[in-house]
Amino acid sequence: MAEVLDDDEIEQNLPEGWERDGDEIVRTYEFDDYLQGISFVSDVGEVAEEEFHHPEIVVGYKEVEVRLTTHDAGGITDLDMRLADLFNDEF
Ligand SMILES: C[C@H](O)[C@H](O)[C@H]1CNC2=NC(N)=NC(=O)C2=N1
Repeated sequence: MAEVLDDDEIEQNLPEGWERDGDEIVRTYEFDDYLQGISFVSDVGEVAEEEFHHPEIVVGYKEVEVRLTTHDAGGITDLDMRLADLFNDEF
């Protein structure tokens, strides 16, 4: 099982555009309209399912918040950092 990272490891490995919020890393994406955000959620879901690591996704008007933590480990792990990096490559 992936190990929970300590504060320094999290700070040193946080992918660009992502912030730490407690036991999660989070990034908010902005869109020109609501349906673009909805389409983005589907794209995120595809990648998450391929990687079998799933974010919490909060859909707002013209923005989507993506939150990552590793539930099995009870905190932020390399699995979260890796998926955040992958999202940065994909979107
Ligand atoms: C059995 C367990 O739910 C699975 O191994 C996967 C599914 N997707 C997951 N997603 C996230 N974010 N954390 C997990 O620990 C996790 N576990």
